[in-house]
Amino acid sequence: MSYYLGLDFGTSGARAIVIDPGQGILHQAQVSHPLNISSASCSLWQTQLDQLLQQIPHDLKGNLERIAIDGTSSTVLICDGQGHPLRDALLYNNNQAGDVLNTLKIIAPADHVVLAATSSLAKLLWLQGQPEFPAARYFLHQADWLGFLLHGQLGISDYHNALKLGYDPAREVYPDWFQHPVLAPLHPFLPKVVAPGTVIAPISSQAATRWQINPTCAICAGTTDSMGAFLASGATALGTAVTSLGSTLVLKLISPIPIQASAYGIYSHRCGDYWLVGGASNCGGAILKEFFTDQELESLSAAINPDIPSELDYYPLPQAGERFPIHDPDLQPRLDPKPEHPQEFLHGLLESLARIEAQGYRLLVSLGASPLKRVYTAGGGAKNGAWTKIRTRVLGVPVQASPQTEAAYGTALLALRGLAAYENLAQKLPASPLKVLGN
Ligand SMILES: Nc1ncnc2c1ncn2[C@@H]1O[C@H](COP(=O)(O)OP(=O)(O)O)[C@@H](O)[C@H]1O
Ligand SMILES: O=C(CO)[C@H](O)[C@H](O)COP(=O)(O)O
Repeated sequence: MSYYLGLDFGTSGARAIVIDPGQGILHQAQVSHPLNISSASCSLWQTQLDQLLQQIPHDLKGNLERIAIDGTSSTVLICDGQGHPLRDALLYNNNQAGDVLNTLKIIAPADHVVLAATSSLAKLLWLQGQPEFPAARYFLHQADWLGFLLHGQLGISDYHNALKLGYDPAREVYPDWFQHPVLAPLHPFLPKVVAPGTVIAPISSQAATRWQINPTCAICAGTTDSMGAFLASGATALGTAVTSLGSTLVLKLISPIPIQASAYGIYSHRCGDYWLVGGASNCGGAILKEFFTDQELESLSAAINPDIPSELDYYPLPQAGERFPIHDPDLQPRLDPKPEHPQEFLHGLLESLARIEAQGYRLLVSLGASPLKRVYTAGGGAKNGAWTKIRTRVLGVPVQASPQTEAAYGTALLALRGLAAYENLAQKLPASPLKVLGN
């Protein structure tokens, strides 16, 4: 029997899921980020990869056919010619690159996804000015680098991770505006991009020996964590959406056309012949974790009456700065007034997050995405029944947990069948470049 491994490197930890050809789960494991180590540390990811691979039973590892990895979107690093990182990675929400935005605005089309301080392209431009850059040979996303640890190839990415680097997934090229003289020196650092799930190379002999993995196991191009969560849902119908309630709140709505509106942090991922229109809010489970333990979340949520709307109106950011549906790097958290009773406070937070989610979907639809018909939920918040009921009331459409809520499962499916479930559909990709909306 052949088996397929999906590895998910999310915001709060890493997970592994092994499936069989019938998509049944045979093994799953997870490791959390230790609180005292930065989650931007490549050596932390390497240790977690090691821990996850060590934990897979030998009979499964010996028969792995393919492996795929997802990482947080726009988490990037520079490394030397041997793949050694030259500094800590820049995490998905790092907006240090804000200073290069004015330059990028002159180069990239209005409303392009790269026009955010957190985009991979902004980060690459910013890194170019850092003291470590002269030693850099490759610019990689988290998933690309973790893949390298298994197959030994540098300079390869997938069109999900490369979207915020500016790659055009419709035409499968870097767009013409990359010829601008400011970007020309960066060309040697741009990864070659393939479709997620494409086989890149067999596992290296060192990696196969070290972890006792089948030496002919193929390592595939990966994806982003929230695309992994989308793939896990199995959703394929237009108007179906997947909300990832992890540390952040990520919306993806299946649509026939791509939409970009950087003024609101909206972008579109290609998924075979579909487009997933959406955005990622910095609000989400991270703020819940600041105030409540997982046990408190469960017990207090169970006591909430989800049919009664909370009047509390928060914008629960963990720190200043929002990406979507409001794009404002300086937006401040709003967490007042804080009621005395924790259950009431949690109700207000869940209700406010549901309102932000609804605002997000309304915005996507108003800009031309498919009308919202149904929402699947992935991530740690998917198991919260009270929140699901609140969200159903606020969103006005059926909301349910995805059949599989783990991004690692979606990434294992990617290893099993690539994007085949999303290809050769009735609606074909528009031949033209991405639709760009004016302000
Ligand atoms: N019962 C619950 N209700 C709501 N949120 C929860 C619950 N349990 C865990 N969470 C949230 O889920 C988040 C973790 O989800 P996960 O999908 O593992 O995150 P990530 O992929 O971002 O690492 C935490 O931030 C936590 O607050
Ligand atoms: O917030 C995130 C971190 O977990 C998401 O990874 C992310 O920003 C969503 O991006 P994408 O749609 O490109 O996967």
